[in-house]
Amino acid sequence: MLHFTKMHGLGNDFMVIDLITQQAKITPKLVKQWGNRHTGIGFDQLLIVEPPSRPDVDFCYRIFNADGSEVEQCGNGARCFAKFVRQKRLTHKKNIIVETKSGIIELAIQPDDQVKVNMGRPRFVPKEIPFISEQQQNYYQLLVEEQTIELSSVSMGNPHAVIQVTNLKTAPVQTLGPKIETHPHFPNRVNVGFIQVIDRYNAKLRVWERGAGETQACGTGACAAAAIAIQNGWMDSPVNIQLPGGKLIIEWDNIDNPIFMTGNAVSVYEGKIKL
Ligand SMILES: N[C@H](CCC[C@H](N)C(=O)O)C(=O)O
Repeated sequence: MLHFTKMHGLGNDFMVIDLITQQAKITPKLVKQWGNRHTGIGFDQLLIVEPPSRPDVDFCYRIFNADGSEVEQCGNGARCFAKFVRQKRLTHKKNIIVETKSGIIELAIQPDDQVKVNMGRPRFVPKEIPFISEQQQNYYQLLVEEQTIELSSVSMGNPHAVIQVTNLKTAPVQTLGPKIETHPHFPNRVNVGFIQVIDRYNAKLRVWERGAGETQACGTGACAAAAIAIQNGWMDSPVNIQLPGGKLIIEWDNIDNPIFMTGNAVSVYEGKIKL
């Protein structure tokens, strides 16, 4: 039997597995099977805790979307990761250094029990996203089935496209989201954020996630939207991002600095499943 914990960050939900004290071979097929909300456990992403591969980090952190794809980064998952490794007594540290497919992130448990994550620096260079474009621009015009969509794009380790809308309630998240997710100009597919700027410090956001569909919240999506909003002059740091599942605070006070994301993380139940 494999033990796991069901967790969420603002309704973005996860199956979290400790592969330090347990052994299992997690395949994309198993991830899809467990991710099914009717016949499996059901989650947006599966998070794996592994031993560090280098002396200067505490853990290795792997992320799989519900469609079985392994990805580079997950912001809401990072906050749950921090809570999980402490609850499981895998560390007593309050500042935890974690290695992901896209590099090192730092997780800090705050006095109010929220988690503040150093998400690293946003990357706007098209080939680092990756996004196929002649040159780096603040705004790109993308032809999507005879429609020209204006969007911005950035990597938080994983790829993001961000579209500014005037009314989030009527934004075409469910129709346009999947078309942009699989657009050929995003060779690794892409997460698609729809942002409604309220004022210089507040915005609302919905995200169609690569490999998971629209989620209640997306941590890297909030960082991506805030980075683009600041870069494009729409907003100033610190940015309050209100997602359907709750609020994240994103700080990016200088373009040479990393982005910090602060929010909560909740354990829902413990479970075990036959391997
Ligand atoms: N769907 C994302 C991974 C999960 C990101 C999201 N859940 C977050 O909190 O950052 C991707 O394919 O890059």
